[in-house]
Amino acid sequence: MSLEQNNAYYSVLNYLQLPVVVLSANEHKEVFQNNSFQLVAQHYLNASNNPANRHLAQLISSRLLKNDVDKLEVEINNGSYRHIFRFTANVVGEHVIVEGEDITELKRSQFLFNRTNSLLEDYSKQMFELAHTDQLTNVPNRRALFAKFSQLQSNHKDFSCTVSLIDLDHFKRFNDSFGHDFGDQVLVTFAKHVKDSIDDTCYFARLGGEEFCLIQINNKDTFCFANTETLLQTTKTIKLMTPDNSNIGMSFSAGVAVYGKDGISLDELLNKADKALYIAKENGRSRVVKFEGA
Ligand SMILES: Nc1nc2c(ncn2[C@@H]2O[C@H](COP(=O)(O)OP(=O)(O)OP(=O)(O)O)[C@@H](O)[C@H]2O)c(=O)[nH]1
Repeated sequence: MSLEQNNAYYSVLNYLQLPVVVLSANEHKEVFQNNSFQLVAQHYLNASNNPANRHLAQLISSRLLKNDVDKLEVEINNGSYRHIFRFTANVVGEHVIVEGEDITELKRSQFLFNRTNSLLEDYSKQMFELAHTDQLTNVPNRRALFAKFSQLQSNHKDFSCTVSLIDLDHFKRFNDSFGHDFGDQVLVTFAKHVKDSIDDTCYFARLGGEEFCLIQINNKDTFCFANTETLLQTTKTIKLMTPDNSNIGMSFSAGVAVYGKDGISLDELLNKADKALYIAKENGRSRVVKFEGA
């Protein structure tokens, strides 16, 4: 191919705005002596950074390697790397026409984009956790309980459960006698006790204040009721050290409603459990009562 033809080819590539560099044997001796594709790439980068070299078209050695790569990583003088995309070096007549796209900045942007994306994902997971966790006791909150219930209901064809609404007895007295921090400690101790006592057929959440809910999934009503009673007995064995160094115990009252018999929505079940809880309180607290009404 003549120089004229090469220049025409080169102009077309320039017109298409493809980064094209023509390397000369005289100015880039080491490239041709070493026959190195990597060196071609480096010179391509140096030349494309320097517009004065762009139109360089001189005689070259036909010993130069002819090669094509989709992606190439090239180390430049300062030890950093640049990424070149669709890199080709073709011997055309007396010239080597080198083409490629320096996509280093694009790569950087992609990296930053991916990093930002994964940070945003982490952040939204954290936000989700925060929105579904009770900050004092670290157990699921009311929102999480409702979400879990509807998830269980829609995912399991034969779903059944009992709902125990649990209310700590005379909780206000802990606050009034020993301060709000001690009241907090009572709530944390109780929540931990329940978490340590249940297995993965149960879901336990704090509804707010001194009110908690225990859902027991796909077990017989009598078994679940007995479990809640056992939980009451073990709760009564907890001894808390008060700020004035005395021991104090705690208990709870609970109302229990059964899925299907007493309702199928969580609102309905909590409502029925609350009615049973009221009876438990009326009858002296520290007891578990099943909803028996219509
Ligand atoms: N320390 C502390 N107290 C809370 C928290 N949330 C609610 N309380 C307090 O809990 C107390 C609940 O009082 P009551 O509704 O009268 O309940 P109770 O004293 O347990 O009475 P009964 O349920 O009838 O046995 C109120 O004084 C609230 O201020 C909390 O996160 N930490």
